[in-house]
Amino acid sequence: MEVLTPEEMSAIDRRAAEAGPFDGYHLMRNAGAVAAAEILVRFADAAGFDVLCGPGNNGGDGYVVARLLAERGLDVRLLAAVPPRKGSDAARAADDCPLAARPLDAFRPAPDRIVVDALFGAGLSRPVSGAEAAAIAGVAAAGARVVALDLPSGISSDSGQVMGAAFDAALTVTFFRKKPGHLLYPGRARCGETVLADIGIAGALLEAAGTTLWENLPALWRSALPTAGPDTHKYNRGHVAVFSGGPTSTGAARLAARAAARSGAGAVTLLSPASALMVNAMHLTAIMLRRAETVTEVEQFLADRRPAAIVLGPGFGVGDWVRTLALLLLRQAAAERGGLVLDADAISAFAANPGELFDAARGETAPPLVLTPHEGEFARLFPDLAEREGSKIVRARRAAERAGGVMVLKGADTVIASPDGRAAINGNGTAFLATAGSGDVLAGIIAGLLAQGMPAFEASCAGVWLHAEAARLFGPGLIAEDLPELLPEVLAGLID
Ligand SMILES: NC(=O)C1=CN([C@@H]2O[C@H](COP(=O)(O)OP(=O)(O)OC[C@H]3O[C@@H](n4cnc5c(N)ncnc54)[C@H](OP(=O)(O)O)[C@@H]3O)[C@@H](O)[C@H]2O)[C@@H](O)CC1
Ligand SMILES: [K+]
Repeated sequence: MEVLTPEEMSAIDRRAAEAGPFDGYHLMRNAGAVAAAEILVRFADAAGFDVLCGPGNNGGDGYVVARLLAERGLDVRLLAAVPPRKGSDAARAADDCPLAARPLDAFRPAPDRIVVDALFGAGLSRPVSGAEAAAIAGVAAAGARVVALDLPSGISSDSGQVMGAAFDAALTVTFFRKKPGHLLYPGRARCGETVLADIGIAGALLEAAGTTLWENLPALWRSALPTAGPDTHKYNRGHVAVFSGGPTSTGAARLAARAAARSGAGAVTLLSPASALMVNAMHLTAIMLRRAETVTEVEQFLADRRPAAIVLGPGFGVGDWVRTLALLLLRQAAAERGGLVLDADAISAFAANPGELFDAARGETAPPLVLTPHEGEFARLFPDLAEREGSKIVRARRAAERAGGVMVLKGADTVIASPDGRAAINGNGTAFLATAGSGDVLAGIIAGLLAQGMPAFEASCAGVWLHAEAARLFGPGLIAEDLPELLPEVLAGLID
């Protein structure tokens, strides 16, 4: 579940080699051995194997794989543009490999042979060009299947971006823990099936490294999921309030409200302008309805009912009123638990002056804040970060720190970042979620979990995962209305 940056991984590799029992070359042999085993399980019937080795330790892994496949009597061709640096572990691996390397320029890919990509791994430091780029293009043109060692060459281990050109692998075998490039697009799509292999590095080294980045999986937040017990009544299960837009845009708020209820909030109230009360009333049953279109009415509601979590933004409209409301809600003293979820229009409304929002969120008594922008909304609040090259993780972390709230930067590879530096990359996203209203549902799920006492980072991570899992469960034909109804089944699978 932990995800390591290339720097963290190489520091752990170094410490593992110092601590033993395996030195650097032994770890490399372990890496090559597990990769060869994964290859043999899947591709033993291939016509042959073309192993492409680069100058660093990724190439070293390749020499080990080439030797092991050749020892099995398989047809193996070895290709290298540059020999490994003298005295390195990779040079030892090359010495121990009985095959002679041919120059990479001589490589002629064939569709019935497997390409073992050991050109570059974590050490990729600039765009791929020359013979390596030509090899990548040639393999794509020939349609040969690729097994990548550690990471498809050309994918940045740090950001998942393509640097110049990159292989499109059918299988990627990586070692110890995943890196951001395995989970962030486009890298994630280029990895194919990703196998995480144990090469003999002790897990204890990870604890010492103090990881703050994870793949978003239930193990990260399962223990913080709310559970009902004998003392439970509807208000201690948490009360969520959702602000509705005007008469022709009420659906988004109702989707959020329904999702909050289905995620276990004990009570949900829809706050509606007078003009939309009848429209909303016609579509609500268990969810309560209250008029709130002035500051006085909102303050009265907050004083009367003290909702733990609030959703503002879905279908609400951009303007002064949404800004006034957001600032008012951030000035309210935080409840014992819960928080404020700002989505959609409540984010865009601060485009002209994001600092106003961030200052309010930093108020001493402000409730925990969760922002759920997609890339377009993110660019409105953080134009400098959006334009920046670099990983989605770095951008989400900087934004969370600046905003003083949890950032849920949505997309196929949603990143959740906390102002304290913790971050998670979602692993179960699905294209089925690309449907109108799906974001409104997510805001509601997060609010429902906040209201039940889950801390903001955990509630956001859980919300993102549950939302995607519900979509996977439904599959083709999904519309946003289906998502809340599938939450009980997804939650039942997680709560004992
Ligand atoms: N350490 C361990 O214990 C273990 C490590 N393991 C393995 O090691 C891998 C990391 O190894 P690594 O650090 O040597 O980096 P690697 O990816 O081989 O590339 C560096 C070389 O490529 C060069 N280069 C970079 N970009 C280039 C470009 N565009 N075009 C051309 N050249 C370029 C770069 O040149 P330089 O930047 O120095 O000029 C340097 O020579 C890791 O992914 C895993 O597979 C496993 O064996 C398990 C144990
Ligand atoms: K590689």
